[in-house]
Parts: sequence; C-alpha cells; structure tokens
Amino acid sequence: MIITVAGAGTWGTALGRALSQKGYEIRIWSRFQEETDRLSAERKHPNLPGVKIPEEIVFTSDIGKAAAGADYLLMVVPSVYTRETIRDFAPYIEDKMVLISAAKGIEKDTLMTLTEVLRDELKAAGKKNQAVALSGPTHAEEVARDLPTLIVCACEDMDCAAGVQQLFDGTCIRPYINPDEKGVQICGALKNVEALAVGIARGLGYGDNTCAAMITRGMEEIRRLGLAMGCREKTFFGLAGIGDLIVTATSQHSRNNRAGYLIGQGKSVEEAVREIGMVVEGMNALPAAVTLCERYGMDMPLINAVRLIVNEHAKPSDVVNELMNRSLKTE
Ligand SMILES: NC(=O)c1ccc[n+]([C@@H]2O[C@H](COP(=O)([O-])OP(=O)(O)OC[C@H]3O[C@@H](n4cnc5c(N)ncnc54)[C@H](O)[C@@H]3O)[C@@H](O)[C@H]2O)c1
Ligand SMILES: O=P(O)(O)OC[C@H](O)CO
Repeated sequence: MIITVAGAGTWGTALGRALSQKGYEIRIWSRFQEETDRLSAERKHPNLPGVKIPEEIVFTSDIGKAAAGADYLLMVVPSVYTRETIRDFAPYIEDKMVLISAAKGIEKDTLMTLTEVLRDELKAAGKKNQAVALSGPTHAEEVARDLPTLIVCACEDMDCAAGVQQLFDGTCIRPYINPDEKGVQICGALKNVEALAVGIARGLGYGDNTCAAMITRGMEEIRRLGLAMGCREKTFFGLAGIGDLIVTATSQHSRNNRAGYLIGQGKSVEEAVREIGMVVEGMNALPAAVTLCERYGMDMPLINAVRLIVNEHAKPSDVVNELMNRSLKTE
C-alpha cells in the first residue's frame, strides 16, 4: 500500500508516522524543498519535539514522485491551500487513488467543505476519485507519541469510509465511520472559531465556569447551524462535534485556543498568529462562519463575538459584557 501525504506540517508528519508503523510506504510531500530536505536529513519535526521520524518515510517536493502509484492521497495542507494543492496533484492522480481530507476548514468564497473542494477540482480535471473527510479530537503532538486517539472517517459512500477505517485500524488511532460528510466538516471548521473564543476568555482571566459555558453554548450554535444545513444531529454529539470542540478549547496543544489566549491577553490578532507560528484555522474559517450565519439566518453569538474582536478590533472585555447582557433565554 502506498500513501502520499500532501503537507509536511505537524499533522501530516504525525499521520504519516502513524501509518508507516503498519508497514505502508509513506511519501510526504511539501511545496517547499527546503522543508522536505530538512525533514529528510534531521528526521525530526521542529514542532514535534522528541519525536523520531522513521527512516522509511520519504520526503519530497516532487509531485510526480510523491503521487506515482499511490493508493491514498492524504490532504493535510492548511485549508486555504487545499484547492491549489489538489489542482497541482490532479494530473498525477490515478483512478484507484482515494483522497482523504485531514485539514479543517470551509472555503471562504464558495462555502464548500474541503471534500467538496477536492471533488470540484477533480471533476474539472475529468476525474471521479472518492474523497473521505478525517476529523475528531486529534492533536498531532499526541498522535506522534502514539497516545490512544479516536478519529472519524466521514463519507456519504460508507464503503469508502470503511476502506479508510481499515487503513488506520491497528495504529494508535481508532477509527469510526460516519456518513455525515458535511456535518463532520462543519464541526471541524467551526469548532476552531469557538476555540478562539474560549482562548480569548482564558486570556482575559476568566475561569472554568466561563469556559465550560462557552463550550456548551458554542456547540449549541454549531448544532443549530448544522441542522439548518441538513446535517445529522448525532454528529454534533460525536467525536468530530463535541469531542473535537472539547480538545481544541481546552488543550495546551491547541493553536486556536492559544492564539485566542494571546488576543485575550492584549496581543493583536497578527501578533498572536505570528507567535503561534503554525496554522490557526479558526482565523481562516471565520469569514465562512460569518457568511453561513447570515445565509441561514442564525444567531451565533460566540462566532459573532470573535468577528467583532478579530475583524472590528472590539475590546474583548467589552464583547464579553455584551454577551452577558443579551436578552434572557430558555436553554
Ligand atoms: N496539528 C494538529 O494537531 C492537527 C490535527 C487535526 C487536523 N489538523 C489540520 O491539519 C491542517 C494542517 O495543520 P498542521 O497543524 O499540520 O499545520 P502546520 O502549521 O504544522 O504546517 C503547515 C504546513 O503548510 C504547508 N504550506 C504552507 N504554505 C503552503 C502552500 N502554499 N501550499 C501547500 N502547503 C503549504 C507548510 O509546508 C507546512 O508544512 C490544518 O487544516 C489543521 O486544522 C491539524
Ligand atoms: O491545534 P488546533 O487548534 O489547530 O486543533 C488541531 C485539531 O483540529 C484538534 O483536533
């Protein structure tokens, strides 16, 4: 079995490493040759300290070499680069190849999920390969240390999802399948915005009560939107829903939570993102989240709070005051 991983960040590296333990041939591609040269030579990732990358994993910036004969293509570049990356891969994609989308985001202009973006580009290239979304509470820092982790393989074609489930079975990642491809990806993208909100609250010095309330109400606003979009209610209470929101909003590893914290502490959005030094997908997902709220006529107070702070430079403490003084509601 040959698996090509597009993206040599923390997640692509952790997934490649986990799958290599099953004896699969793993090739990790990055657009940047200096990145693949460094990873190949050093066998460690700068953001995965203490983790050894197996010698068998091949790093390359050559798409033809990365894709030749591969059975699976795991897409793990930040969401904003998904379209351009699959467009570059398309000429090298063979009929047997199944795509797996492991990034989290919603395309800003089209509001497509990432598996929709993949299919859209493949269709334009005259191809019909299947695409499966991978999501759940899965920090790379823990998967790279083989800590038990649960993931969801989501595809409307459940046979295809089951194929990806088999792929991961036997690694430290226990895979589940779910036919709600859209719901799983809506959760994966929007939880990052909610986690920014929780991080901001932490940065302001608020406590566990505040964070638990924000996680609960954050999940409720994602659920309401998801139901309006035709997603399956169960998804929101599963690994890709509440599971991923909990880990992102509470983990020391979370890029989104930490970026929010820095903003709550008084850093500008730009300073916070620069300090994290890795992709903060909640920032990328914010425009789509705001447009989805408008399109479906949804009241999403926490997403709106992040919008006010990020886009309109509102003072975080003022935004919290406004949230606390909204009209009284029934739960
Ligand atoms: N890190 C995690 O724990 C984790 C877990 C689950 C999902 N994800 C998702 O995986 C995706 C990747 O996250 P990450 O944490 O690995 O990112 P990262 O910040 O660690 O790495 C980003 C990678 O993007 C690549 N890149 C930059 N510009 C590019 C371009 N123009 N074209 C192609 N590639 C480019 C870089 O080469 C780099 O390797 C995100 O959508 C994230 O939400 C991450
Ligand atoms: O570290 P974050 O905030 O980018 O989150 C990474 C994953 O999505 C957690 O499941």
